[in-house]
Amino acid sequence: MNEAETIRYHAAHDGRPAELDLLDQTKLPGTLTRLVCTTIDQTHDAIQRLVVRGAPAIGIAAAYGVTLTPVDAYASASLPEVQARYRQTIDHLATSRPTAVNLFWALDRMRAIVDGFAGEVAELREQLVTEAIRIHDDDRQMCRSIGRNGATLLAHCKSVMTHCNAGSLATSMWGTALAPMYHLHESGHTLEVFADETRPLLQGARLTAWELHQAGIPVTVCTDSMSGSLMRQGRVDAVIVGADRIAANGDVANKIGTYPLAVLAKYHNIPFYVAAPTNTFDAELESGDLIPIEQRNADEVSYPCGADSPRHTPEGVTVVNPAFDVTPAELVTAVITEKGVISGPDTTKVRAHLDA
Ligand SMILES: CSC[C@H]1O[C@H](OP(=O)(O)O)[C@H](O)[C@@H]1O
Repeated sequence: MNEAETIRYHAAHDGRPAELDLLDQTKLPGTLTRLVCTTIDQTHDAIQRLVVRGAPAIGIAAAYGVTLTPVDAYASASLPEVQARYRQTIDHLATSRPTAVNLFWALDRMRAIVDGFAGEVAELREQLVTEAIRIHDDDRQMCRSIGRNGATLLAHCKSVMTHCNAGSLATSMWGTALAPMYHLHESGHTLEVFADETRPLLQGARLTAWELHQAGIPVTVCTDSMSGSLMRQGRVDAVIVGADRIAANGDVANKIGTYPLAVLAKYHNIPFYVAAPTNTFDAELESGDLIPIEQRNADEVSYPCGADSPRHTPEGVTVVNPAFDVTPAELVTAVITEKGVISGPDTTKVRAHLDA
């Protein structure tokens, strides 16, 4: 088993509790260490601290987190009492982060198992474990398909730019935005990748650069402020990023800094692609203006190297730290999903794609 596998799960057995075993992404690239969660609160904290992160990955982790509900203490409880306990867990995990719709999509799948269950109490947890494993396996297939579908769009490129991390570390494996790079690399066409460092948490410099380098794909880290100049110098053939939530009209919420990248790509007439599974679409939201944007602790900006490092902003000065921004659909050349490609996304095309 790959020691760098983002998410592992060990079901309860022989009196040992179930374990959600996470690669601790807050420690990368310097240290490869894992964090094992056996409780709901540990899972909630791991998602909130970005130990596990990335829209699909936090959905998978939350699904496994539901199975950590301590129902053994309810051995004599009735089915309705146990179902209520699982619903409490689902509601609590739903408060861990607000923007990535995959979290709520995965929790809704787990809730459907709880609500639809009518057997023996002891069997409910087994059905929840099965559903969480299915969510994990489904994501592997979706990422593989996104890689195949995205490769057709990048096949003519020599170099691409990406932002944040939408690779294996953000999903079950392969990723969304990075999946086409892995697919092309496997078929002998290795792209040169510019990885935006992605302030303030540096997912690009710390995570994308790490996983692509491990895979033997040439990657160059650039600061977010370098992107425009690299495009102007003709060194970027395409931009491809992930997504945390896509509204019905094709507006895309993704890591902060994605919107200015899309504006720069438009100005330089460079294709701007978004790669995401269809469970990243929120068809209930008419536009991206309605997507909830996570506001994170200002200390992540003031102390970019951690709380014990020198402060980078003067005491008393206001600091803002929205974790995501929204890119209007008109700046998106195409959205790549496991089902295919939506070129020039708009409400009609998005709904047709989702319904196909
Ligand atoms: C494949 S989804 C990855 C998506 O999630 C990241 O956000 P975070 O690191 O805060 O979880 C970023 O927006 C990526 O594009």
